[in-house]
Amino acid sequence: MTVRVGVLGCGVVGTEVIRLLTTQAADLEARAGARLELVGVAVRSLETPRDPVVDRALLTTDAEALVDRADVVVELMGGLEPARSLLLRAIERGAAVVTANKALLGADGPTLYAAADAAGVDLYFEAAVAGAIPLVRPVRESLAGDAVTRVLGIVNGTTNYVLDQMATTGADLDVAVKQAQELGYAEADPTADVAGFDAAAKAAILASLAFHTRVSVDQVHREGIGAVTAEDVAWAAETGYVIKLLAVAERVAATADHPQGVVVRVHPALVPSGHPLAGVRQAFNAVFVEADAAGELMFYGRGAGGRPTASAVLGDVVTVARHRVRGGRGPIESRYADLPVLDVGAAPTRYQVRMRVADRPGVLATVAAVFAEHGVSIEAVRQADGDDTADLLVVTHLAPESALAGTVEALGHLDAVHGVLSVLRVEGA
Ligand SMILES: NC(=O)C1=CN([C@@H]2O[C@H](COP(=O)(O)OP(=O)(O)OC[C@H]3O[C@@H](n4cnc5c(N)ncnc54)[C@H](O)[C@@H]3O)[C@@H](O)[C@H]2O)C=CC1
Ligand SMILES: N[C@@H](CC=O)C(=O)O
Ligand code: NA
Repeated sequence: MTVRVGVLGCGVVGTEVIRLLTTQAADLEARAGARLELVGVAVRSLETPRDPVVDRALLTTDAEALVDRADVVVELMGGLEPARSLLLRAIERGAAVVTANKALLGADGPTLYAAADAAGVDLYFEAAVAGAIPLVRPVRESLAGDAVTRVLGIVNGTTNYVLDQMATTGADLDVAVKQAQELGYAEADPTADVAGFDAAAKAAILASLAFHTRVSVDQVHREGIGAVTAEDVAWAAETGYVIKLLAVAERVAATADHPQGVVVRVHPALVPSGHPLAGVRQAFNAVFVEADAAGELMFYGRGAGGRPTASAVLGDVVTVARHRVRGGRGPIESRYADLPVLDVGAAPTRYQVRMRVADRPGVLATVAAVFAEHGVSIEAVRQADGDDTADLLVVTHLAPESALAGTVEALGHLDAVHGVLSVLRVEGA
């Protein structure tokens, strides 16, 4: 038996998928129970120079015609359109689809799920979250018998690489982003990485799977790393932390202010240097999943890069090919819990506030009073003296975002406070 595979997009990931399909053909055939025949590769231009592993005779600029003659469509173009239309076309024609496109799934996953369900075909996307790391399948399938309470981790390789370079080599953010692009980690437009859109899309996908609830990227509280300065990174190290861009999706209990629901957020955070997430270097990703019965699970590996991502894609291709050969189907969308997606304020966090203050008696008491007035309890204070000013660091206990925002605003009105220099959440302590 032969399964015809069409690949849409021949960039960083597409090229490596073609390499594995070509060089591992015999093993893949034995595992799938069918020959995986690469029948075409949709590209924008036939003239672009390509890796020699790509057979130029397979290139086509007619992606629709390729979709129409494939049993399995592998979408590696990225972006919303024409990826969505091509995937829907493939699904309607009865092809199984595999995609690495978190931007599309995070924005409009339900449309793809509904189409795949109606057509009775597979929709697989392991590569869309945390690259090579098996994470989608464990959350979607292995944990289907458990109740996930929280997912927390590093899901963007580019920003982890950038923050790591800033901390270890003192590299400038822009220089480190360029390096991440050269290494094949970044999105076509790296703003998607730096501003947290990519991590937010992945957080939405994970939250949807973990909590059986539709979560779109627009419902994710998102802060990127664009405002993280070399000084922030140095201060973090000085005070025993590492700055990481975290994605957190958690179930929160009902309170007088809100019903039970989920909060999904992406933001830079200070992680204690002894915490496992602090040791996640370069473009690696690591994700903790907490579930009622399983307890805490940790997933770690390469979250970006052509070859690691191709590994996840090929795992999905073999899975859907097996279904073609022997019958069976992958899971459909599970959204029965339908929990409300709550504002980030429903998930209190700890904060570190760094401010420049006048170095004179009584300032600390004045600052502490402002925190107290806003109901924000202080856990620790540290002061580094300058000539006639000092840098004051205040770490809080758990506080709602609104209370912290009120505190920061009021601090800005104090004569003794020359400026609030940074406000960072603290996680993992
Ligand atoms: N690079 C990585 O580490 C990872 C990427 N992904 C995802 O995989 C997908 C591909 O990413 P990369 O390979 O890194 O991007 P890329 O930009 O290197 O490759 C995309 C390719 O698709 C082509 N393309 C775009 N629109 C097209 C169209 N209409 N017709 C034909 N070809 C078209 C582009 O010319 C480009 O060659 C994206 O959805 C990305 O988010 C997922 C996990 C990791
Ligand atoms: N740009 C993404 C690629 C993988 O999803 C990242 O840096 O993580
Ligand atoms: Na993955």
